[in-house]
Amino acid sequence: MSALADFQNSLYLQGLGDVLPSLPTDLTKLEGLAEGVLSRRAFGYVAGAAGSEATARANRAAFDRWRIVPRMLRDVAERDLSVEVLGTAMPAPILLAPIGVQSLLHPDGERAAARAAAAEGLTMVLSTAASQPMEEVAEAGGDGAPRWYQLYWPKDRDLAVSFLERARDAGCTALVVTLDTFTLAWRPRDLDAGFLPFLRGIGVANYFSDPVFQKAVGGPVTDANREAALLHWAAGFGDPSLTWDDLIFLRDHWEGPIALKGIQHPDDARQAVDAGMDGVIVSNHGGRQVDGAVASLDALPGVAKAVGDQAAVLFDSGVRTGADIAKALALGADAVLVGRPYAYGLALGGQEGVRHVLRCLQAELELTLALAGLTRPGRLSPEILSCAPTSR
Ligand SMILES: Cc1cc2nc3c(=O)[nH]c(=O)nc-3n(C[C@H](O)[C@H](O)[C@H](O)COP(=O)(O)O)c2cc1C
Ligand SMILES: CC(C)CC(=O)C(=O)O
Repeated sequence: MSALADFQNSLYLQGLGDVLPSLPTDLTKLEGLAEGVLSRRAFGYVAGAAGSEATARANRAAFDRWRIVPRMLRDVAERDLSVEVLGTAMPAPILLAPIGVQSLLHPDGERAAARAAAAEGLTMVLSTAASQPMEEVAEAGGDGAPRWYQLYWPKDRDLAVSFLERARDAGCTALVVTLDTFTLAWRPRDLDAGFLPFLRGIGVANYFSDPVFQKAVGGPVTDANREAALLHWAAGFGDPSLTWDDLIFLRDHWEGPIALKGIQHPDDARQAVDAGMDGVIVSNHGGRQVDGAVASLDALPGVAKAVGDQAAVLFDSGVRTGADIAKALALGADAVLVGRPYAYGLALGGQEGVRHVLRCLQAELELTLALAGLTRPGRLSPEILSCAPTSR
């Protein structure tokens, strides 16, 4: 692989050792391989989406409708993928999306993903629904590793404050607030299998380890009060009564930058800016919440236009390749979050599996930019894209 990497002249493969020879470098193949190593229920939970899964398919189809139009003779000898987003320096515009319940995929869970992210210097967004407490995930990543915290805003405000304080103490520098999932959507794969990881106690570690949560359930969670603790968790997981006016609460309890995740409408993006938010994440949760919702990539240009340079614009849902990342950046994203691909990498190879995914994405993005005539992510604009003919 090293000779090949030299030939490809990718800064991200050279000197970094081989990508995992046991895993494909075409990351679209990971899902099929992960299906082979996960239980039917676990795979269904991760790969599945809401309803007929039309939005999950639309997320991918939207990428396919755009084609890159490479430009020649543009001196691309010096390349640099680095960006700064919400005060965090990143070697490439790629973050690990918040994904809960990672012990469902691999016994090392979130800790393995944190180590892989740290090894690449990429930012991991720690999920409230993680299967390991945030302090342990942060410790696995190490002191200097960039990390953000994703909040599922619970009904209990004291619990929310406790999460935010713990996240700050664990070294998270920015806050991502997920707005699209105050409750789980209609997800037929899970409904038909009668399965949710949380019912098995996976995904509640941050709650069960929290002093405010423990106080509410009458003490530390043991076998004796476990059932009651799970019911308490489910009843207070999300707050459907939240409105834009509630955002002030976040500002009062979080000093760093805040980004709202799940924004799809330009007017919501404008409201986020008006409310003093530092960023928006254009996302439909990987098609897992509103079946029939607009493809995330189709929502991106409108949101990016509405936000202008008043806030950071991040993007997720459907990113599978370096070329996908280039398209999202061209359509207005400052950086992308990758979800299922690294979850599948974790299932297939633990920490090294995640690192493989991150390394392939960086290398492919860098090569795509260079071969399209660009040296930096910031140079990407819609002019580099054309709409694919409909009869492909
Ligand atoms: C198994 C799984 C668990 C997830 N858990 C969370 C979570 O805890 N918090 C959150 O904000 N988003 C969560 N998401 C959504 C991701 O952050 C992201 O929006 C989505 O995966 C992007 O789509 P992609 O998987 O197509 O890349 C989860 C997604 C999956 C597949
Ligand atoms: C609802 C969460 C607890 C997990 C999640 O975000 C997801 O399954 O998509």
